[in-house]
Amino acid sequence: MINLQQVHKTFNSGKPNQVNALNGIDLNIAKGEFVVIIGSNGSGKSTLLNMITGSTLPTQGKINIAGKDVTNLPDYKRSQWIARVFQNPLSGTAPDLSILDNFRLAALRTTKKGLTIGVDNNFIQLVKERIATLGMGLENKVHQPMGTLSGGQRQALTLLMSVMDKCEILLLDEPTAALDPRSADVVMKTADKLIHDFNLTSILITHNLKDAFTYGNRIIQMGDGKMMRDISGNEKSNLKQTDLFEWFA
Ligand SMILES: Nc1ncnc2c1ncn2[C@@H]1O[C@H](COP(=O)(O)OP(=O)(O)OP(=O)(O)O)[C@@H](O)[C@H]1O
Repeated sequence: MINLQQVHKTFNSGKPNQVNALNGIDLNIAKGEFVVIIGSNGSGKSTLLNMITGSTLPTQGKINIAGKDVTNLPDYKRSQWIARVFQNPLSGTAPDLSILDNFRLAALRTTKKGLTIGVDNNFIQLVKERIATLGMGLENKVHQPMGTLSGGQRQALTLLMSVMDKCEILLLDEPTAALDPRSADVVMKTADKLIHDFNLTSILITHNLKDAFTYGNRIIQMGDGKMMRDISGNEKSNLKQTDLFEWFA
């Protein structure tokens, strides 16, 4: 589903502040895989996600998504496959619009501008049913502005919104970093359920080693713009949480 071949990314090339953020990444992620990426600050995790979304283009290398060479394709042309949830709960939603209108826009994410979707009773019912699965009671507040909700509530809704339209790849960039532990737990469980229910190909970046241990079927440790570890299958099953802490020792 996602394939990177010898991807390099250099910022400020040839200048004194040159940074080699990615140094020859070879990565193949199969459909339905849930990959967790961990690594120290500045190790290249977000840059790697940016290569996949197209918000930054590589300096060198090749990127394929769903069998198509997207190396030089800008982000808006890749949105047909990809939804991304950021650390900041404010970034994924329109605060002045109601929850319902936010879902309406989300349902049009990959549709050409100018087209609209009616907020008929079937749509409202669908949105309420999806929101009810969160167990937060928000299904009774769909006419409330998104900006009146807490960060955790917004982040959980952002996740649900990402699967309102065609979505094959879900990228989670520290989605719980700004949340209290209880909200973080709800958001991670929601993400995990959506990933399984919709058979999404997913990447989670996290600094939370408990989440890194708990979720996903493959774990990658980044360091200095390279993949230092790539663990899946039985090796992942046999991993202990303490092993992850030792990787950072
Ligand atoms: N737009 C940019 N211009 C210059 N340097 C950049 C840019 N984006 C990232 N970098 C540098 O590239 C390196 C990798 O950054 P990146 O954000 O990918 O790391 P990260 O592993 O996601 O870190 P963190 O855990 O702190 O979010 C860092 O040294 C960073 O300063």
